[in-house]
Amino acid sequence: MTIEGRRRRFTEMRQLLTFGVVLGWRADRRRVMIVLLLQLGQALGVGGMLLAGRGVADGLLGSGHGRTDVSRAAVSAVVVMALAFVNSTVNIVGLTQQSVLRVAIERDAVEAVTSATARTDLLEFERPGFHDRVRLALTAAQIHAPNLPFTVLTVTRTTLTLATVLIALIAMAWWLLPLLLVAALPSIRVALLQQRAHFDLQRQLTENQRTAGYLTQLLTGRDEAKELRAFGLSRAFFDRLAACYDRTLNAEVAFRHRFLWKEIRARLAGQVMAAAAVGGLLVATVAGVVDAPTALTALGGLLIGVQQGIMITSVLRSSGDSLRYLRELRRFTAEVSGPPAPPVATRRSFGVLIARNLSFAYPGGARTAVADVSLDLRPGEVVALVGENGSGKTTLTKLLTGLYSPASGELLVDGRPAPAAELRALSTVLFQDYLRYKLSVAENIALGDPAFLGDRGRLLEAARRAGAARIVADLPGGYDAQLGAEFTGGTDLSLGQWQRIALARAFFRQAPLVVLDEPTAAMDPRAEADLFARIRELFAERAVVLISHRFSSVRSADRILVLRRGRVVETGTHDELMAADGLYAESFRLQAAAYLDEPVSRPPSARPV
Ligand SMILES: Nc1ncnc2c1ncn2[C@@H]1O[C@H](COP(=O)(O)OP(=O)(O)OP(=O)(O)O)[C@@H](O)[C@H]1O
Repeated sequence: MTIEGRRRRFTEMRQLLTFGVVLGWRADRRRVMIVLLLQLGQALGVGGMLLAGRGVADGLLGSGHGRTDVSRAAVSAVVVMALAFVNSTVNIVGLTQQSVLRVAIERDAVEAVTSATARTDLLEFERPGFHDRVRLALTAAQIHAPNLPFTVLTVTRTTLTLATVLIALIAMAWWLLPLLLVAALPSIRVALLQQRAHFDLQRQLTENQRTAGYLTQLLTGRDEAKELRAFGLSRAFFDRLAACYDRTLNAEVAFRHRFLWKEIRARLAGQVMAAAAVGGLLVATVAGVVDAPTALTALGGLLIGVQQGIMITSVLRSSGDSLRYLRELRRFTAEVSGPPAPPVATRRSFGVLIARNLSFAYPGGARTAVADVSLDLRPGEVVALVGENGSGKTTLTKLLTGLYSPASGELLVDGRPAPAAELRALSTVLFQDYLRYKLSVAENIALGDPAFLGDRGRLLEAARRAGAARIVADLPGGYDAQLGAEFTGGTDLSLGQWQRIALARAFFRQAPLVVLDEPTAAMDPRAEADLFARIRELFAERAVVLISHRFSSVRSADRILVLRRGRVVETGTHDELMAADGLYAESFRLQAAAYLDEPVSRPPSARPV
């Protein structure tokens, strides 16, 4: 590595260490100070014990004058024992403080990751690389960040201890010093090499680890359990999970073996040097250069020195990993601090929303999901999107509501280009795959607009409009009922009931642009007919974009857009499209015939919508 490269690495190392310590400092500075002082006290304690130990040896063996001094030995022994007790007490207090600090740091670091994730553009979630980065950052936040300040403190304490031991040794036999340093070098070198290689290995295994996490969720989750049993899939996923762990295990074994011999060789070299130091000490004692008490104390110091050296190398080995994880955490959370941005207040109205020539492709998508689509929406209108699976209906609504930004084309609200945040503030969405929050019924509805979470009147009105009030009335606890059987006292709903709750959530958000993506897919025919019969009354003064595969429900729309492979291929009212006798008319007749049990003549080229 070049000098420049080394300098850069050193600078980064320094920055990361600072970052780690700052994490602790921000989480609880008082506790950091306490822990730091305790570590310092421990280091000084070891030095003190060594010096008092020398007093014991002096007293027993009689240095200089050759006479035994039992009282000196006894007093020194009491000092050694007292210091040992104080040190172990300080150690326990330090560990207690560290445990609390760890949780505080984890909380801050995880908050930083979740905040950064919450601010990330939705499209990023479609990229596998993003999920790898989230995983690395989360591991860093949950494991490495809480540990780093202690790694730094342990290295500080060990270094301080080593320094006090070395000072004591210099006072007794200075020439041991170079031998000790040379003994430590090979192990430190191997430790540094190993930590870098281990992080690279972890990075290679990230996707595998993510798969293992996903499979574990499949095998243990409540929602997944029924399908796994119905299809008899448990064994298949169990085997896949085992294969994931095998891959990790094999990689870990290969890695550890690769470094095992290097480490043994380094330790051997260190031992040879330590043995040389001990030999030198013995020779010096026999030659009368060093007296016996000094030699004994130096030997004790040597042992402590070796022990601290081993501790430093093992800390270094693991801390390198931590530093690299921390680098991921720092990059991921860069420039983000504090909680996720508050939502932009919902806008109450708009005059016209014009979409011009919108196009969009998913990262890694085989083709353009939305191609050159134009439409305009006004309050009071119902516009329906129909088309075969994968024709781009949902994606188009995500562009209209500012969840994705179009690759080309523009969105104008009342003549002005509308940024994504403004479009989101204008709209309320009932997704096809809406979330079922394992929270109370009231929260499930009121989360439609968190600014009005406690607004009971709005809650009741939204539930009534969505036809959810009757469902809630039957629940023990009513609006306070906890949903999700995994939680204590939790209850569950049928799919159709969940859909009404999700619809109530869409109502709760009183936004002027309403997107309903298959809003009645799970509802019974009466509920469905009721919703569509009253859709104009329910969403009066709002623009409704309705996606449905059921033609009976879209026929009353003001305009129907037929999509195919991302493009609008037909537009008009139901009557106009039937008169045009194109794809819409063909699909409508096909569906109607199925209800009436009549055969339908279908040209070979026609495909149902
Ligand atoms: N996350 C994604 N990543 C890559 N491609 C995607 C993603 N989501 C959808 N697509 C692709 O984009 C195209 C449009 O999908 P979209 O979900 O908008 O269709 P749709 O008309 O709503 O379908 P459906 O009627 O089945 O709900 C499809 O070809 C689909 O495969």
